Amino acid sequence: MLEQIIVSAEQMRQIEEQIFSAGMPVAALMEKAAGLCASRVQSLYPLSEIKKVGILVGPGHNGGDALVVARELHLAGYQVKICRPLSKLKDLTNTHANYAASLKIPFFEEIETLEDCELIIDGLFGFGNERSLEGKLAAIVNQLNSWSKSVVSIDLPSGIHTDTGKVLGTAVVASHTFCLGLWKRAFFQDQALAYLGKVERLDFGIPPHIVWQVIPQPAPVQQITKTLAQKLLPIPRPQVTHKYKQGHLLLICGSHRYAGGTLLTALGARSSGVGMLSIAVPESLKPILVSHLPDALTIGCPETESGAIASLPDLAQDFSNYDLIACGPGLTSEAKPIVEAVLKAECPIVLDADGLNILAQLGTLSSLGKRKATTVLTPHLGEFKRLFPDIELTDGDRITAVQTAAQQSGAIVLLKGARTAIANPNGSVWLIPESTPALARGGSGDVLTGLIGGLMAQIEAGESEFKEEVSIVATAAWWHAQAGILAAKQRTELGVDAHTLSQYLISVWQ
Ligand SMILES: NC(=O)C1=CN([C@@H]2O[C@H](COP(=O)(O)OP(=O)(O)OC[C@H]3O[C@@H](n4cnc5c(N)ncnc54)[C@H](O)[C@@H]3O)[C@@H](O)[C@H]2O)[C@@H](O)CC1
Ligand SMILES: [K+]
Repeated sequence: MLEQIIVSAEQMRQIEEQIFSAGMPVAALMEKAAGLCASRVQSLYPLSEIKKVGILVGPGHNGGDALVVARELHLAGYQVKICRPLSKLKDLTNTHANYAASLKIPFFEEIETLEDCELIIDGLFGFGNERSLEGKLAAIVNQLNSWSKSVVSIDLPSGIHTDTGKVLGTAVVASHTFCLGLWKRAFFQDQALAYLGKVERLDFGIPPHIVWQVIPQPAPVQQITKTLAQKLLPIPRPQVTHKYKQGHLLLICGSHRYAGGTLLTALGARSSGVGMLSIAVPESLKPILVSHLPDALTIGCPETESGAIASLPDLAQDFSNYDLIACGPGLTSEAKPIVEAVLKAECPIVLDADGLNILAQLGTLSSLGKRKATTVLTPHLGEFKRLFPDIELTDGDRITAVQTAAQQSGAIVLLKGARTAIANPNGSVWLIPESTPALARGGSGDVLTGLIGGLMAQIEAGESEFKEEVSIVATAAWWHAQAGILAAKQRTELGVDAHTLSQYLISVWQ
């Protein structure tokens, strides 16, 4: 359960305080956390493979952790050297420094003395770092990065802001980062990813009741884990059912100019397992849709001169037939009346691509909260900025930005990125913990729109207890990312075109 939760520096500080005030000695907690770091370092970099380890020690408890690691590695037989650029240390850190010195572990002020080390442990700053690294400290970090050695950062790469993931002046580029206790927000911020390396959480046994004294339950910021995704997917089907009971999704997308995106959206929807898929497209696209998706009901719509959807025929106009409408990919800006009509539907809707651009032009964003059913918006960063021009990504903080967007609009907002973030109007946020740059490719967003639509339609129609819409959207995004990861593993990152991606969605569950 604690694996899912993501905290801010302030929340972590308060949780730590509660543990201490309940009687846990500070030094004992440090010993537990840093002891785990030392064992992980020894399994990742066994003495049979490396001998010389340099330890970078800062003034606070992150430095204290690093000194515990220094001591343990020294006792295990590694040749350990310590670089301690600042003389003033917190008391506990100072006590550990004195003991390390008594063991004859050498201390230096200059980073250059660590140049012959095969591995560096970065314990300069952890979640207490808010100021920019300057002067001597910045020079040390830059020198360290220039060596391109293996670096293990304790808690966070020094110089990365715990909440926003922003680089404070400069930051350590780690090969591994051990997040201590609970996941911190920085691990899910795109701008920090290049610094984190491989990440893992070292669980030093935080009692859950203490966590719930500090943060509300359910936690406002969480990640989708595999265990969580498996609670929903693959959606079980009752023995006796029929297609409409398994969800009826209406896709409205496409234009003469953007025929491919329509197909990809439809393929994404089909992979969701939705019971019935209806697709409204410009009349001239109908043959190609029918040839690729014979299982779907394709509805040809009257076209504008340039081949956009001009109006919806009766079959697509009676929205009460559908559990959900997904609308937008490839529409072009000409399809304004179509999006206006969809916004009036009484069922949940998903808007993407031109659906979002038209919504931005209509200026009706603030009325989404008044719709009878849920609205899901799935912008990438460019679309997000057009939709929410007043929301600044202060310090590059995508998590807060998407949270604000959902609260302002009354819609579920999914902000695409390396770490896609999904926010609910009530302020709760879900994050997708892993993805692949292979998904940065034309059409992969269309597949996602179809998948979200298909999944939500099934849940709307079915009797599942798992009905919290924001987590269904997030689970779809998790599934999409996993398909990308799997496809990239088997076909390289270059081999994950959007059509291939749609074919891999089912493989995630095989
Ligand atoms: N989360 C937990 O419950 C635990 C935390 N521990 C460690 O404690 C760390 C937090 O320790 P602290 O709160 O002491 O914070 P840090 O060790 O991150 O450093 C903060 C200290 O550095 C100074 N400082 C911050 N930024 C600076 C800058 N740019 N230039 C110069 N000085 C700067 C601050 O004034 C403060 O004294 C965690 O990251 C973790 O490594 C563990 O020891 C035990 C368990
Ligand atoms: K660190």
